[in-house]
Order: sequence, then structure tokens, then C-alpha cells
Amino acid sequence: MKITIIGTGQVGSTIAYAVVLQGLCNHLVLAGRNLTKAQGDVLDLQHTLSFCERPMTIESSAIEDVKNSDILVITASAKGQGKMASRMELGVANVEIFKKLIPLLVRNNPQALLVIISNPVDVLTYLATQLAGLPSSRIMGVGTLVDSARFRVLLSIEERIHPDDLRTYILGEHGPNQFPVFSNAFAGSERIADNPAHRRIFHEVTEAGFDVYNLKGYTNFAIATAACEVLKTIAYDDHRTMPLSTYFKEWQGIEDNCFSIPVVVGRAGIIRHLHPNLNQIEKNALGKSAKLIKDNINNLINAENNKSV
Ligand SMILES: NC(=O)c1ccc[n+]([C@@H]2O[C@H](COP(=O)([O-])OP(=O)(O)OC[C@H]3O[C@@H](n4cnc5c(N)ncnc54)[C@H](O)[C@@H]3O)[C@@H](O)[C@H]2O)c1
Repeated sequence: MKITIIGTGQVGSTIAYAVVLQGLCNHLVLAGRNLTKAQGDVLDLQHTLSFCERPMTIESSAIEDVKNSDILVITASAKGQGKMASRMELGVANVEIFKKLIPLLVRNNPQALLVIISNPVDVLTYLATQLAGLPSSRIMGVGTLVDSARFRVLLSIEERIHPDDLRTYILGEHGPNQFPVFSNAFAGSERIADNPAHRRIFHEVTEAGFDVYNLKGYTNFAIATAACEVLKTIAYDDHRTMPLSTYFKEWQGIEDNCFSIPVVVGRAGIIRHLHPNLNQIEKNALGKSAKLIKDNINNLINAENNKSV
């Protein structure tokens, strides 16, 4: 299994470190615009291997020389300017980056699954699906997986139950247009109530990424761990369920959109979309989110396409 990470900034390097610690492949490539940084990371990671259980080839590469990967993890991104209030601030620059990167990467890595990390992740997963010309099952964004994980951790503190035993999903946008699915949230088969305390935790989660970013200038540990959950279920063909950003023609009455829905993931990519039975509050939230997310996609991608015609 050959995993290539595109972009060796804070997130790319931390994903690489987590991949090495977890032994998720036998061939890891770090590819970046800044080859010196990639080479430095490679040496540092190679020196980690004697403490790891699995041997692994670790190499650096120029992006144009990346070939025949099984999985491409895309973290390349423009830099945010100062404090960040919205992931859409990266949108115009990252749409441009993706228009150059995705066709090149797909041409040279025709069998690869694409795991999109860069923000705004739902817009970029939609764009990558358009540009790649591959089945949408092969392209996924680590959307609200990280939000759902944060939600479980904060709820676990409130409920004093291990976060892994909390079945709670946040769906929709990796951003302000996300919503919690309390109607299907359980711990030990007991419903996790939709009450003011749990709603307050959900609102904390929506802001949590910015809290970390505005304190230290980037987020890396939670996203790298979430990305590795996706890589692990692909590598071992585990068929685990998780909320990921994916293009769909139709899901629960919403058409032609791209955001996080519950999916089953394995070696072939997204194997199945799951269809939870949402209550009326959640159906309303879904409809509202879907419209706002599609507006973001239209504003960033379609407006740009129309300009270049
Ligand atoms: N989906 C999520 O949950 C999530 C969580 C955290 C961060 N992110 C996103 O991940 C991305 C990376 O974050 P980071 O903190 O590592 O940023 P960073 O600035 O540290 O790294 C970005 C990397 O992209 C490279 N790059 C820039 N322009 C490029 C180009 N034209 N071609 C190729 N490479 C290019 C840079 O050289 C750098 O190595 C951001 O968009 C960030 O918002 C997403």
C-alpha cells in the first residue's frame, strides 16, 4: 500500500507521523512544493522507524513525480491570514491550487483514492470530484469526522462515558452549516437527549477548530488522527461507518451536493451511503444546510468556471 501526502505543512507532516506510528502502509511518500521541508520530514520519520513495529519505505518527491499511489491525501493549501473566522477565506486560493493539482495527480495515479483535507473541504471535495472524472466513491473529504470526534469527547466529559462508546454524528458542512443528529445518538442503547446542555456542547464543537487555530496558528493532532481513521479503514478494508464529505446525486431528498453524510468505507473507497431516519428538526436543518453549502459551492466553483468561459 502506497500512501502519498500532498503538502507537508502542519497537517501533512502530522498525518505522516501518525501513519508511521500506526504502520498504515509499507510505502509513504511526502510530496510538497517545498521539497526541502519534505526531505527533512522524511529523514526525521525514518529515524522514528526503529521504535515502530512495521518496516516502511519513506520518501520525498516533487508533486509532478508522484506516481502510482494507492491513496493520495491532499493537504496543500494557501495560508490563512491572521485570525480565521471562516474556512471559506481559503476558498478562492485553494480552488486555484486544486485546479492545477487534481488533474495532474489523477493522470499519474490512476488507481488512487483521494482523501481531501484542505479547506473549505466540502467545496474542494465537490471540485476534486468534477476535476478527477472518477467515480465519486473514490473521492472523500474528511468533513465532519473531526467535528463528530470533538463532539464525542466533549459529551464524554459531561456524561462520564468513554467517547468511543458514544454513537453521535454531526452531519452537513465542515463549518457553520453542520447539524447534530440527536435522534440517532446513543450510549449503551440509551438515547443521548437533545437538551440545552448538549446543544451548548454542539455549538462549542462548531467553534472548536477556530479556538485551536486562533490559539496556536494551526490545527494538526485531531485532524491527523481523524485522517488516519479513514486511511486505516481503507488499508484494512474494514468497512467502518463514519461521516465523510462525498458528492451525491441524491441523498435523503437533497440533490447534487457534497457534504458529510454517514458512509461505509473500505478498500474501494466509499462503499455505501447510509440513510438515518431523521426527525423533523434534523430534516429542517438538513434542508437549510444543503442550500447554504450549495451556495458556497456555486459561489466558489461555478462563478470561477463562468469567469473563465
Ligand atoms: N478538514 C479538516 O478537518 C481540516 C482540519 C485542519 C486543517 N485543515 C486544512 O488543511 C489544510 C492544510 O493546513 P496546514 O495547517 O497544514 O497548512 P500549512 O500552511 O501548514 O501547509 C500547507 C501546505 O500546502 C503547500 N502548498 C501551498 N500552495 C501549494 C501549491 N500551489 N501546490 C502545492 N502545495 C502547496 C504549502 O507549501 C504547505 O506545505 C488547510 O486548508 C487547512 O484549513 C482541514
